Amino acid sequence: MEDDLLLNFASEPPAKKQKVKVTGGKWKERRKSQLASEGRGRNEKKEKQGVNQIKLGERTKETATAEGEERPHKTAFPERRGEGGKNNTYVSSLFTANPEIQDRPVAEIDVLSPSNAPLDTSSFSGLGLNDKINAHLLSQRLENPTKIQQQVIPRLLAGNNDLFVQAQTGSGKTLAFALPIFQKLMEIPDIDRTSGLFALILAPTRELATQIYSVFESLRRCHHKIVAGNVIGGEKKKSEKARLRKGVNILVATPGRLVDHIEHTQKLDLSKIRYVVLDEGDRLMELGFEESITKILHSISSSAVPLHYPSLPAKRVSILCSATIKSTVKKLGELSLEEAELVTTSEKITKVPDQLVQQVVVIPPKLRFVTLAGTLKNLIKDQTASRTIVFFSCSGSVDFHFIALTRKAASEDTSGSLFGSSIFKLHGSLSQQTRTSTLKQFADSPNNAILLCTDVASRGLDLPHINNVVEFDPPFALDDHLHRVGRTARAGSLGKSVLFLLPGDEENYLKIIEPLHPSGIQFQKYESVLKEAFEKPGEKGGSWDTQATTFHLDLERWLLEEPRAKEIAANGFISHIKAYATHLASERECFNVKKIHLGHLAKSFGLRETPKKLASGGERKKKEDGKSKMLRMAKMHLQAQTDEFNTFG
Ligand SMILES: Nc1ncnc2c1ncn2[C@@H]1O[C@H](COP(=O)(O)OP(=O)(O)OP(=O)(O)O)[C@@H](O)[C@H]1O
Repeated sequence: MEDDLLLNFASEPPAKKQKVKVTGGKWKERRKSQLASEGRGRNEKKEKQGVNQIKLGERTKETATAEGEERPHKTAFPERRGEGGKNNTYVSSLFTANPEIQDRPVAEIDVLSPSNAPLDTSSFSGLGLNDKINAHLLSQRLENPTKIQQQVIPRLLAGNNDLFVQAQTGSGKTLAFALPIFQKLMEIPDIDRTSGLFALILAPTRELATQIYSVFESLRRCHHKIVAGNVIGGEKKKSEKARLRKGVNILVATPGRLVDHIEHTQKLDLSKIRYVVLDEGDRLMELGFEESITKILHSISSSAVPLHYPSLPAKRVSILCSATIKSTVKKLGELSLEEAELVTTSEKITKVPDQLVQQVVVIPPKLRFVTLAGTLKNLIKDQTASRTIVFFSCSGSVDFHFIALTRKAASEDTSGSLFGSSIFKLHGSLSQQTRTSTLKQFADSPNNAILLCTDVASRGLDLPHINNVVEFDPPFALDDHLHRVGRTARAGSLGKSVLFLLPGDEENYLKIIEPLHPSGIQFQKYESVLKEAFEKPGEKGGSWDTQATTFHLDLERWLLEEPRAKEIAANGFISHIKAYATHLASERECFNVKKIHLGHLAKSFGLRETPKKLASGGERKKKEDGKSKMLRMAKMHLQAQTDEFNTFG
């Protein structure tokens, strides 16, 4: 019986209660549905909110029309009525019963000129950097500084003030602090690894710490006796200890792991530290590192000894970097900075770079998977070595979409192929070694490459030449949107970002992100995406919906044949719902888990089971129904999400 799979579709609240004739099924169910349709009974509240509930497969003529059943696509794979039988499975058609989508103009937008590009009017040598560093920068084809570099480099070379550096994503903050610090250390006579630890850089994630470390490593070409090291957790502590024992002049660390070493590695001497950089300040606070940072700063202050190197400041200089301004960052500033100078490029820092092209596609839940595949296909069309990052809400969903797109269920692989491109996955539940090697493979891939990931990759990671970002799941906070799309359009280069939204409430999110996009937002119809991706050459005007449906049904069939894959799909679906419920209360008007059509969403995970069956793991439970269980589990997700990020430090 298909009693569990209900169709929720938003509609205007009826002026007058409509009489809907309900037929079929047990009398109790008929009675319940009849009462609901008249605004009585347990479903009354939903009805008042404009949500009608009608049994699937038992719709009246009026409701069928309201749901757009008269669309031309319905014949390719009609819904098989009655399949939601004893085993609670149901095969529904992709293109029927989808909610209406608000019509919007799809015109091109005027993209402004780059806002985070290097300045042609200034050169690195004019900022006071020495010849060796200038020659190194030229060898890296870095000729002109960006605005933030132009402001920060001279200040750190000449002054001893703490700095609060706020600049757009991709504006070159890393070199802004790395170059002057390195030059200052170059001026220490006879410096080598035994001279002492002079600079500490704290980063929120292992990936970012590794990336900053590699910037210092490459600067060693200017002075090979200056040694940089990193302690980031996730690898053997023993080898980190050995590194610290041998001595490093610059240390890049995640806060949690550094505290561990402060407590357990006797050889770690913080007494000579004169530069402390807190990179991605907002993320450091979000991930709960306040206590660790307080401990670290206290250890440095309490052990400080006077130094006799004229090039170094007499007291510690702290630099706090952030691409967003938040109360938590201000708090970190109070904790770490003294009479700091605010260095900022413009009032635009909380906007995306001007040259970014932002597209939005509103997609009915059933069509999300197939539209993702279509979008990726379109983005890499005519490209040879493009880079695309796709953001998901949780690792379960990354795992599912990775196997669904690569059809690799059994292996533990993190790489595969899609439409002739390389495709990778990355999330916090993978080992550090796997994460590092996956990022490297993605960056070094000779052909088009796609990375499916959680927000692990959204902060500070500078992956080379990212052409496109796809937000398959909307971000959990507005800052996350800035950071995700900030992986492209870096240092003046062009970039495109595509945001997927569900019809209805999620469309309200546009109002929230619009102020962040100086060049405006370009709308795309999901039908155009699918048409471009799936229309067979020479068969214009009708084949694309059949092709798209076949593509999706192939997934459903594959899941039926591969129990392991199906398990991953079910887990991905449940994790996604749990993650969805953690959207901020202030954004509830856009992301309300109670309004999600679970059955349609399950379809996009290739699942034919009803949500109730998925949530109950196939067992009948008397006390708690599937939806309540899923919502209960949703509450537990916050904890799980924190756990994912806690693996960093
Ligand atoms: N002056 C420059 N000219 C050209 N490219 C530059 C310049 N400075 C930095 N870059 C490049 O720009 C990219 C972004 O730099 P970086 O990672 O430091 O940005 P960011 O401001 O820290 O961004 P986010 O806030 O997103 O972490 C890097 O690939 C870097 O090599």
